[in-house]
Parts: sequence; structure tokens; C-alpha cells
Amino acid sequence: PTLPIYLKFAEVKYRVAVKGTPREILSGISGSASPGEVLAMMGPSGSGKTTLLSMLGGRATAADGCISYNDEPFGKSLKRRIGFVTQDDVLFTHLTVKETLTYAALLRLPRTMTREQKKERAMDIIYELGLERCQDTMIGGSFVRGVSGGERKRVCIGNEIIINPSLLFLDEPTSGLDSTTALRIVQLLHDIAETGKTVITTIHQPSSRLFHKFDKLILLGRGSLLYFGKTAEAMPYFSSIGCNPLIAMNPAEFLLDLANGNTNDVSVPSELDDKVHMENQNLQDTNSKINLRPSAQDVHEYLVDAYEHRVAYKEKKKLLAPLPISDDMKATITSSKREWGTNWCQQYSILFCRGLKERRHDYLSWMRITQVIATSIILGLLWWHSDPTTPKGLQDQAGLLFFIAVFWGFFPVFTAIFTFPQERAMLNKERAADMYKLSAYFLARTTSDLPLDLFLPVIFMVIVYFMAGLKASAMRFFLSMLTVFLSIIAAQGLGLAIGATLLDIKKATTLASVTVMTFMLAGGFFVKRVPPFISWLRYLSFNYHTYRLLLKVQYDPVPDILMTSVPLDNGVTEVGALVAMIIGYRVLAYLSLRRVKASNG
Ligand SMILES: Nc1ncnc2c1ncn2[C@@H]1O[C@H](COP(=O)(O)OP(=O)(O)OP(=O)(O)O)[C@@H](O)[C@H]1O
Repeated sequence: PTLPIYLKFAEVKYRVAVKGTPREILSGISGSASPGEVLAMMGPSGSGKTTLLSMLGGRATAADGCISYNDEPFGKSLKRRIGFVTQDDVLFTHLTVKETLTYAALLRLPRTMTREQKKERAMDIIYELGLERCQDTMIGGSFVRGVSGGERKRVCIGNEIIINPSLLFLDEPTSGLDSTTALRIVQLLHDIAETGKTVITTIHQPSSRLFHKFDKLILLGRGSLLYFGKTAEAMPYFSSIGCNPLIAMNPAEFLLDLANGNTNDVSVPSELDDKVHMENQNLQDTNSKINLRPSAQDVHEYLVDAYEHRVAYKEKKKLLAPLPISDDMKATITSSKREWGTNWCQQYSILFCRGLKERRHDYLSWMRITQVIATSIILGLLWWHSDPTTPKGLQDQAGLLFFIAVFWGFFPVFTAIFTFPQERAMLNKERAADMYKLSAYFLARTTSDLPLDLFLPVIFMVIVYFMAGLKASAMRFFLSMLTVFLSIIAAQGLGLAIGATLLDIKKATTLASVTVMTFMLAGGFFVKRVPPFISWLRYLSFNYHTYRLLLKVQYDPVPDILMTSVPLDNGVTEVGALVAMIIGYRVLAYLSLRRVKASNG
């Protein structure tokens, strides 16, 4: 059963600093929502709906004011009782509807349920939301065709109601949908509320049918409260303060016009008319153009004032009224401990499988396979049966080994830098809902990429090694392969670290290009005798260590003309350096991700 949660908020304020000067985004908003109700927040774009919703949902901290849940402040244990559907649909594009909801169920539902029960719950949600026809369709996105916008929105809602939340927040769930689909979604919210949940949603421009489906309404204008109360009483209230539509109009349109300060086709109260009249008289003296309607600023001030004096005090009084629930029930919110749906190992394995499924298209991407096969055949033809017995042939072959070291240092970096910037929104969303520990996600995400990164080099090496006629020995082949693997995992670590630190694909690509180029130049092929003051650079370069190891595997001892100024003994230093990079870059990436999590609250 759902724990009923009464949400109250009084005098909520929010400020941001814009170029050093504080700007008030919300100025003292009060209201409440009870279980079984759908509260809608309306207002023009930029009026502060999303900001208020984020604060009520515990995703942002108010500068001032009080927000309570059953008269208790927000606590971490509440996270598992809150569902939050964001404005943008944050979903994995390559997972099907069924997979998306099943993974959500596996990660979010409590430990007391078995795996089978969790899967059943996901199926129940699919039927409840009418998604059975598209359950095996991919979600899709900008580049992949998938389910429709309305279906995608329902999947987002399903992702949240799967945990049977007491409070459900939705940011513009109907934007971009036709009126019938929008009505269906709002009806769904209504049905959800009827099961004892408190539903709070922002809404942009509802049709009149939709408008009447909400129990309560908050109308915001420029961050101030213009109305809070029953939806059915909104029109009578505005009529009582002298604002009436002059033509038949959708009430939502009328209220948005008012909140925007647009009074065309709206009768305005005598106070505002008098003000316009007086202003016009002054303008006549200066021969300026006469205004026929009150200014948006005047309308806004009038509405804020009217609400403050006629309604606000009554509503604030209501907030002080005791809740119709027992003290025990109130205490449930604070006493329940923060709980994870699954243990660390289960989180890891679920996230690993999800990562593999999401990336399966990349694994089987013909473009990447063709790219690698084409490159290896070209290399094989250019170095066809190369002969290392002459100095020139030896130099040529060393060139091939260096190219292999660079190619498999370059490729994984540019695959891995996208990982975290691309998943940032998903990570924020899922971490805000306490779905898993960051360490489980991090390890699952980085290991689920490995099969792809290790599968392609095998094809590459088989083609190049034998076409180019490198030493025909099983041992040398496998050692070369192992060296390339180490290089790839180290390079992948660098890509992950750059991506996690910058979390911006453009910046990450630029930094990665410069780094990879520097490492390549310091790799020991172009410059063999490096000046001592810059020689430390090559130790950071995985190309350098990989190239030296490949030389060692092919020629033992390595001929003098190929050697860098540093002699090569048994290769232990090189392997050690690569292993240190594999660990070091990953630790850096993990710490960077932790920092991001902290900055997002
Ligand atoms: N961190 C921030 N820095 C600067 N301005 C901000 C910040 N957060 C919000 N704002 C500003 O606060 C105002 C309210 O933003 P909010 O996203 O809450 O509006 P909204 O009513 O949800 O708009 P929309 O309907 O277009 O989504 C906007 O003018 C926005 O630019």
C-alpha cells in the first residue's frame, strides 16, 4: 500500500546569481497537495514552474521557506517514495520498452521481492500504461526510430510509478503531444492519484478538457504566485477581482494570458483602467502614443497584490491545520532508513547487462568492423611480407609496430570519451533516485565496454600479423596481442578520465586530440633521443610503452638502431607503467564523477 504523503510548502524562495547579482526566480510561493489529488502548476515559459517542482521534489534547495512531507523535512529515505519525471525523456535509446522497465524494476524494487516478482511488476506496469503493443520496440531517439512521443512519455512515467511512489512529480508530461494523447496521460495521472498518491505536475498550455481534470492549480507569473486553490474555483476567483474573458475562451489560455500580462479580449478591473487613463493623460501632454491597455507590469502587480490580500492568508492558515494521519504514520517518513533495492553485486551485474544490451548495436556495428578490417588489410598490403633482415626492412617493420601502438591507443580514447558525457543525464537521474552506488555503475560501465574494445583488435591483429609477415610464432603472436590489449585498456582509461572530468563532448574531444597527439610524438618512433628536460613526457605515453613492448616481443634483443635512449631490459617496467595507467586513469575518472554527483546535489 502507498504511504499517504501530504506535501506543504510555505514562502518558498529561490535565488540565483547572474553575473554576480542575485536574481529572484521564485518569491514566496505557498501551497499544498494531498494524497489523491493532482496539483497542476501553470505559468508562462520562464515563470519558475520547473524550479518550484525541483525544490518540491528534493532536487534543489530553496533559499528560503519551508517544504514539508507529512510535516517532516526532506530526508534521504524519502527518495525511494518519490517519482520524478523530468521534462526531457531520459531513456536509453537502444533498449526496448520491456527492457527499460524491467531494468528499472530490478534496480529499484525492494530486496524483499524476488527477481521474478520484479519482472512481473514491470509487465503489470506495461499493461497498466497500455504499452503492450510496443513492449518489444526500441525506445529510439534522434538518430534511431523508436516508439512514439506519447509512448516514450508513458515509459518515463512507468519508470517512476514502478516503485509505487507516494509522491509523483512530472515536468510538462504533455508537451509536444496531441490533445488526445495529452488527455490520456492526464487521465493516467488522475488514476494514479486515485490510488492514494500525491501527483504534482507542471503543464504548459492544457486544452479546456485537460484543465478541468486537475484538482488544484498553481498559477505562476514571473516567479510570483498569482493563484493557488481548487481548479474549479480559479475562474470565479479571477472574476471576483475583475478579470473576465470577453470572448469564449479556454480557461487555461485566459489564465496564461493574464499571467503574461496580456489583457486583450479580457475585461480589466477599474483600478487598472484608471491607471491607464491617468498615464494616457500624462502622455497626451507630451504628444506620445496613447496606450489602450494596461502594461504587463501593472497587470502582474495587480494580480500579485489581489492574491496576497484576498486569498493568501486563508491558504496559509490551511497549511497550519493538523494532518488527518496518525503520528506513527508521520514518523514512518523519518524513521525509515535509506535502503538500496539491491546489493552491490546485483547492482553491478544488472548494470553490466544493461550496458551490454544498450551497446550491442555498437558491438555489431558494421561500420566499425569494416573500418578495422579495411585498415588492417591496407596495412597488410603495404607491409606485405616485410623483411626485417635488412636495416631498411627493419625500420619499415618498426614503423608498422609503431602504427599498431598508435592506432590502438587512439581508437579506444575516442570511444571512451563519450561514455560519461553521454550518460550524464541518466546518471544524474538515477543517482537522484538512489538506484545504485556510483562505484557499481562505474565498474559496470567501464567493464561492459571491454568486449567491444577487445573484440576488434583480435580481427585486426590476425589480419595484419600474418599479412605483414611478423615473426611466425604462437608465443610472439599472443604476447603482441596481450600488449595491444594492455594498451587499449590504458587508453580507454584516459578517455574515460577526460570524459568524466570535462563532461562535455566538444571540450573532451579537443583535449583528447591534443593529448593523443602529444603521446604519439613522445612515443619513441619519431624522436629517439629526447632532451632530458622533456623525457618524462614519454613515460606518460602509453604509445611509448606499447611500442617498446612490441619491439621486445618481435626482436630480442632489440637492434640498436630502433632503440630509444633508454635501454629495454625485460619489459617489466613497460608492463608496470601500462598497468599503473590502467588503474590511475580509472581512479581519476571515478573521482571526477564523484565530484559531479556532489555538485548536482
Ligand atoms: N541556475 C540558473 N541560473 C540562471 N537563471 C536560472 C537558473 N535556473 C533558472 N533560471 C531562470 O529562472 C527562470 C525560471 O526557470 P524555470 O525553468 O523554472 O521556468 P519554467 O516556468 O519551467 O519555464 P518553461 O516552461 O520554459 O520550462 C527562467 O527565467 C530561467 O532562466
